[in-house]
Amino acid sequence: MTMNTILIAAVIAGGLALLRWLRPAWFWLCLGLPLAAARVLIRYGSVMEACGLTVPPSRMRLAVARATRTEVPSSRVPRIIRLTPTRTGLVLRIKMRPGQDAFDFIASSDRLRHSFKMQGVTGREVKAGVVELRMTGYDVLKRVQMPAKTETKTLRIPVSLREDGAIHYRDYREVPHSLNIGATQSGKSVYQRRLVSELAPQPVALVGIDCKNGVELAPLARRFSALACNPDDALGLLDGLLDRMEVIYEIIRREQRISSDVPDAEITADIWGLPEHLQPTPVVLLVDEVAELALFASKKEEKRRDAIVTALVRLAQLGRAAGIYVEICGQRFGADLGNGITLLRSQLTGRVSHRVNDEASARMVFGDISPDAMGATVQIPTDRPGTAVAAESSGGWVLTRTPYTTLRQAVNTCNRHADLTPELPELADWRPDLRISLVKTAPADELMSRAA
Ligand SMILES: Nc1ncnc2c1ncn2[C@@H]1O[C@H](COP(=O)(O)OP(=O)(O)OP(=O)(O)O)[C@@H](O)[C@H]1O
Repeated sequence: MTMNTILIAAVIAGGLALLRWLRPAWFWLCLGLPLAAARVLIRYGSVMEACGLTVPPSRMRLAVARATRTEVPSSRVPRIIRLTPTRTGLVLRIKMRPGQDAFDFIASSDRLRHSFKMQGVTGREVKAGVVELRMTGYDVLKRVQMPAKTETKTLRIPVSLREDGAIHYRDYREVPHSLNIGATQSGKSVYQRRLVSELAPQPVALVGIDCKNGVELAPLARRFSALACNPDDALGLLDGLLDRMEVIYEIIRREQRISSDVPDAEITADIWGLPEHLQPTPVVLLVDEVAELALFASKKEEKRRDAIVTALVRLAQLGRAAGIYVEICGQRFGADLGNGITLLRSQLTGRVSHRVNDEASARMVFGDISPDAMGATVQIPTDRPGTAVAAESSGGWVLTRTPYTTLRQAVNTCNRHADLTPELPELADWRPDLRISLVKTAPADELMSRAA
């Protein structure tokens, strides 16, 4: 080999390594995909056999072999129905042999991952007798890039990327209320920013309660119909939302006009069945740092706290039909926050948990759903903020990561869509004040010494 050849080979290898590091998605599409597809197809039979995913030959074939004195037939390998390449990996559909179960494949996913040299393998049953293995070719959660094409519609937004490369949607009509918890610096606020940025272009009213004095939501105020930055305002705002809910129930009741000769299809029990001109704007209520609403230091504050928790429980129980959806965010959300919290939690079907530091916190989100999910939540590494375990509507759970959205990007999105902000008359008193304070802020230490 000449020196030139060695040099060219070294440059190509270096270039590929750089491409793999900088643009893993491009590297996958250019080189990884054809190699991986060939590897899966060539090794398929032997891998299935090595992973114990074959079944013995049928009695008929054994009998024929005995009768004809031919060689004993080998074990039967499940048949490949389809191998589909995707932006992030491969999807393998397999027709299972009699006696096999999707669980056999799901339990072998780690062995399959190693055998096919893929980053991750997850399995699910598609229909009776058919299992789908989704394989990722590289670590898609390392640098999250959402696909350009998404199936977004009103109140169904792409919020994060799943570890199998698919999009995780937050669908408010399917799962009306949700809980999002995580330790400090785990990525809750970025997740919330993403929700706001995706909802901003839609015909939806955003209402916020941010007891961190509004530091997270106030910059996004131009797209918010109402905002409360302390527990007193929060109570007033929640009462306003309850009033709105009552009015909407009245409208639905009036429109039902039930009599024995009205066909079923014309009777509605929520806002989505109302004629378009009567349909109220759906409201998404975002509550940041919920524990601040549940804590109290005096008798007066305890009364306020009870009223707030009761209002939240009522909204979570009855809000869906009136088009009011609740998204609660906090570091912990358990019985230690007092009466009514577990009742409220039981109404929050959607569960997302960013990294938490102890199993007790993980149990507050997934204790009643899946012990595996609890373990996965505690194991999220600290150098991967934004990674979360999310419950699926089908009952399982999945590891996801939100694309990083800066506060500046979220503010720009909200400002761009400020004209879509609906006026909610019941919440007029909590409409954010958009006037900019031009008073020069004194240094923090000076302010504190003045206060002392
Ligand atoms: N999806 C993400 N991708 C990359 N980095 C992220 C992501 N989400 C969060 N981070 C990083 O983690 C930091 C903390 O995120 P964030 O403020 O959302 O955490 P938090 O859980 O709200 O913390 P706290 O409870 O203390 O407010 C961010 O400043 C950002 O640098």
